[in-house]
Amino acid sequence: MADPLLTLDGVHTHIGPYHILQGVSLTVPQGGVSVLLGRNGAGKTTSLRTIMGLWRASRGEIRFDGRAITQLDTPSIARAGIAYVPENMGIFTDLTVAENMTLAATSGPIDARRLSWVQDLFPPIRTFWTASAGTLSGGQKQMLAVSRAIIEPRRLILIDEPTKGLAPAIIASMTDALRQLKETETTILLVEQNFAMASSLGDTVAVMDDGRIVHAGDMATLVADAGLQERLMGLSLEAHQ
Ligand SMILES: Nc1ncnc2c1ncn2[C@@H]1O[C@H](COP(=O)(O)OP(=O)(O)OP(=O)(O)O)[C@@H](O)[C@H]1O
Repeated sequence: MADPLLTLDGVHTHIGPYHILQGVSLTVPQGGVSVLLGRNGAGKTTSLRTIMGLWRASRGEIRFDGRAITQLDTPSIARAGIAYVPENMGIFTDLTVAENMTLAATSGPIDARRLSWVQDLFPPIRTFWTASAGTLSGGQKQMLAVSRAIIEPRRLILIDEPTKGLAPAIIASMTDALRQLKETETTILLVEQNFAMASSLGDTVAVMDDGRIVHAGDMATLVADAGLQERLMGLSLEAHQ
């Protein structure tokens, strides 16, 4: 089996006086979608931010593509090949869609073929190219956020709750786009509260509670095992139904 793309080994994160991650160990295989589930406040966003170096791990090790990244700063982690779509999307609402995309291509001018592929995945990025990003709908803003993250090839993309607050039809097109992205060279680590969406995309799943991983395995196993879902339900899944 190929080496994992990303591993967290006993990672602790403190935010000020608060001990948030309490020994997170997580493995993200190469390729496909790994889903991180857990109730509000379980530590999912803190895990993504710690991977990106936005919070510093106080203990433990994070390895990406065979090397320790625990001590790297955020720009170096991004350059190593990890993109991050935060829950607030991180787009510039007073700039145009085109300007948002141009700024996201940090290694040079946008590659025209790659842009065309991204616009095929997310048609509003083509339709509203010259519009101000602030005028986009919530779903279109989310598509712009993901488009910015993938405008240059990345080994791994971390996406925090891309369907939050979106209408079912928009969730369906986001799911479809992520399914197509999954077929490429990009591995996805997805934080998602929508269990239907998460289970339709996910290959592996980890469930967090109280700053720890309380379950990890294949998504198919969790989907097929009502008893396992039941046991995890009380902990973490009640918010996902
Ligand atoms: N800046 C901060 N200062 C203090 N505590 C924080 C901060 N950010 C997060 N926390 C706390 O850390 C814990 C984990 O938060 P985190 O955002 O990682 O959870 P989550 O699983 O992503 O949940 P949600 O779905 O609500 O975003 C929560 O108890 C939260 O209150």
